[in-house]
Amino acid sequence: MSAGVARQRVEQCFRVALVQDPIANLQEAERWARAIRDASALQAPRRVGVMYAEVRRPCRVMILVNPNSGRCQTMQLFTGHVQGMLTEASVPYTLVITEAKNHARDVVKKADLTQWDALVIMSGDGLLFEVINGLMEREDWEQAIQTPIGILPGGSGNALAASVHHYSQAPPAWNEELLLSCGFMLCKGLVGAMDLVSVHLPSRKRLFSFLSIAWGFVADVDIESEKYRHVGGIRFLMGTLVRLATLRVYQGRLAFLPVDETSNVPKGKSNSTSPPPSMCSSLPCRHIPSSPNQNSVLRCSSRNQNTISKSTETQSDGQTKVLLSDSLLPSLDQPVPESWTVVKDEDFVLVLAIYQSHLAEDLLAVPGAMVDDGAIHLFYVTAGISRPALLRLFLAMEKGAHLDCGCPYLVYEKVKAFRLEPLSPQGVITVDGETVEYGPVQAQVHPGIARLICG
Ligand SMILES: Nc1ncnc2c1ncn2[C@@H]1O[C@H](COP(=O)(O)OP(=O)(O)OP(=O)(O)O)[C@@H](O)[C@H]1O
Repeated sequence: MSAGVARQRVEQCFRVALVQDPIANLQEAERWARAIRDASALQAPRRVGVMYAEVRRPCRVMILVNPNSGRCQTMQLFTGHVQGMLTEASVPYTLVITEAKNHARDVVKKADLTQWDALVIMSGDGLLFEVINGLMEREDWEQAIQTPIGILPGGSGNALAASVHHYSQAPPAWNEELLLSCGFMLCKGLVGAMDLVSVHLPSRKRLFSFLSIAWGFVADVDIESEKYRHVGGIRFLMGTLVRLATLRVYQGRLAFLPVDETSNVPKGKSNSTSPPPSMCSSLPCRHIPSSPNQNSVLRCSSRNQNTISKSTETQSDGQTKVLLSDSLLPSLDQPVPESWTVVKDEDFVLVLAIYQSHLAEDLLAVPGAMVDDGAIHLFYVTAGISRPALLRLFLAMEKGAHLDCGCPYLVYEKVKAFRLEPLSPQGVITVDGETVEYGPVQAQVHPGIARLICG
């Protein structure tokens, strides 16, 4: 049986197993993991500058686990659900249990990445944020960020894990089912391109983000509900209800550079009726014949074939450093370019920039988003919305139907870059769910510069 056919059968079994009871699920997981091992004979050598659709097998995986994420059950989830799969699929791994904030960042900054075929994060989205920024802080960031990254949900939000599952077109899954789905993708080892967004903070510091930037209601709920983390994903609903009772309005300015769309969804309209995209179908893959003794190799490149724009900076020691250039962004103290759309000074309830489909396991913010669509999906809600209408929006978001509510206070734009200048003296801004300095921020998308293990 060919690897492709075996995988198709195995995936079918897995999909059936997903809707059955958990015990059957685990037995299925073991069965397909064995089948993957038997079917996966790909031993393709890595070639610089070529994006493969498959992690080399057998591959060496570093799995970073935050034992304190979510309900503090990450280690039990790993040993109960993931360990057996990896063993069955003959995926060698090294477990790194993080001890404190920034531990993972330091590990990946210092790691010899030639020793690893993939970095996998078993935690919430916060640990992945650290890993991505650790990679981008390295001298060799351009190669480092090409290391395939995997996600296994262990937190309370798990937005990226839910998004990756959504891109695979599988029926929605939560909790252990979502973990099994992500474990399955890890065993398969398919890799696609992933956009990152560079974020400029008031102090001129720059961060890299894979998920979202939020201000107002969403950021407040995210941070305030952290104290309910032990209840899992439902913390967001609890936080939403609490924050609704004390709804705040924030003054600010917003400006953005719209995506130049010729055939895409019209502005302000939902694309929730279109089927969720397959991440790998979004990649122009083709079989490349290799040497007679090797299996063919799937080569992929990002749909967004942007070349990375770079600049150099002379450091205090006289050394020149090559940096990723944010060519769309003026300095934060300069006005935005005339080509940008400026929203006149407004009273906002929330501003949310998101670049994955899910904001949390059960919040489908952008049903049609793709991991490498080269777009920031910018939402804002202006003042005047009633509390029940805002609650309705978030309840509709569970099914990705919020843009179909016809709410006149909700605006959606697909953009390449934006700037947010809060005028209210106090508030919270989050990047990938982590609080950052409060003040003017701006961001630009970098299409397909990272790589993600996907379905
Ligand atoms: N051993 C540890 N103890 C405490 N904090 C840790 C530890 N390891 C990592 N961290 C930090 O915990 C923070 C939160 O982690 P993470 O976001 O992964 O989980 P979470 O907040 O429970 O999940 P979610 O973001 O989905 O709600 C991260 O910023 C990370 O740096």
